[in-house]
Amino acid sequence: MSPGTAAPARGVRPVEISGQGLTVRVRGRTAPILDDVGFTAPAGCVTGLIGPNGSGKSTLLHTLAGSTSPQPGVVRLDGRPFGELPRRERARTVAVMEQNSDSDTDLAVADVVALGRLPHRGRMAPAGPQDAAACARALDLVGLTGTEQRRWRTLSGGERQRVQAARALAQEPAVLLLDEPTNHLDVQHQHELLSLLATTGLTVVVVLHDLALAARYCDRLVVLHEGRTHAAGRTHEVLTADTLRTVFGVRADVSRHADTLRVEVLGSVGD
Ligand SMILES: Nc1ncnc2c1ncn2[C@@H]1O[C@H](COP(=O)(O)OP(=O)(O)OP(=O)(O)O)[C@@H](O)[C@H]1O
Repeated sequence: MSPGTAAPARGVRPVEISGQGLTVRVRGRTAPILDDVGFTAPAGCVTGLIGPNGSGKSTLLHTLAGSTSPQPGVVRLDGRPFGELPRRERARTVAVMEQNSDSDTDLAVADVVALGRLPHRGRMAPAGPQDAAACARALDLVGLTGTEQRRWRTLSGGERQRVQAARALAQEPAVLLLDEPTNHLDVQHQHELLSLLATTGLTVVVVLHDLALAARYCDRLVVLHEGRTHAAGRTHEVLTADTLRTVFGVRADVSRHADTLRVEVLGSVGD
């Protein structure tokens, strides 16, 4: 993967994405999955969503993406209610990278990445030079130039994840939403992907389980606990030993060295 910087594509302006009073319920479950969650991801920042299993991170990401409707609650993009924006504008502006799917598609890498360009083209319009350039740039950013003809089903889990990242980047969105984008990546590619995200200049919202990665690459964090916001703010303010004990049930040392926040988990509270 290229360690180079990835300035936003020309004409792309990062925008704030926020939510107020986000509540999501499902049938058969008494407690809401999200309960009156407030959320702000400032323009151009990397905002990490952390929390234990089942705390509502993926549900919040889907709600921000518009694929889950909060009731009540409103998601705003650059201050405007998301639901009021034209469909095409929403599709162009927000890109989502889901948790890795084990889809058995036989598409080539180039075809998967090209899916990211669909919101920019007319329904039947062929891909133009701008589309080709955006796809080539995205593949270069994730270090997969030269793999265009490889078949999806022949790729490793980590390669699929990087292709999905390329698809999202090829879209040239203003907001990038990612659900555990590092879970199949080896340690080098984890750092390279997050470092890349941190240099895009886009508004990035990323679900992470690895607290050390969250500490290293996120400007801000939102901590979810049982469907509510436990804490939100700048990473060093939010990621404290107290939060880790209360929310994750672990004992941890959190220390700051120059600009770097280090998290060392010592064991569970019960140990
Ligand atoms: N459609 C659904 N029907 C019933 N329960 C659901 C549904 N979707 C999510 N849940 C429940 O809501 C809770 C939050 O789920 P969500 O996937 O948002 O959590 P998460 O924080 O992303 O979890 P993880 O870290 O395990 O991926 C979980 O208890 C989950 O089982």
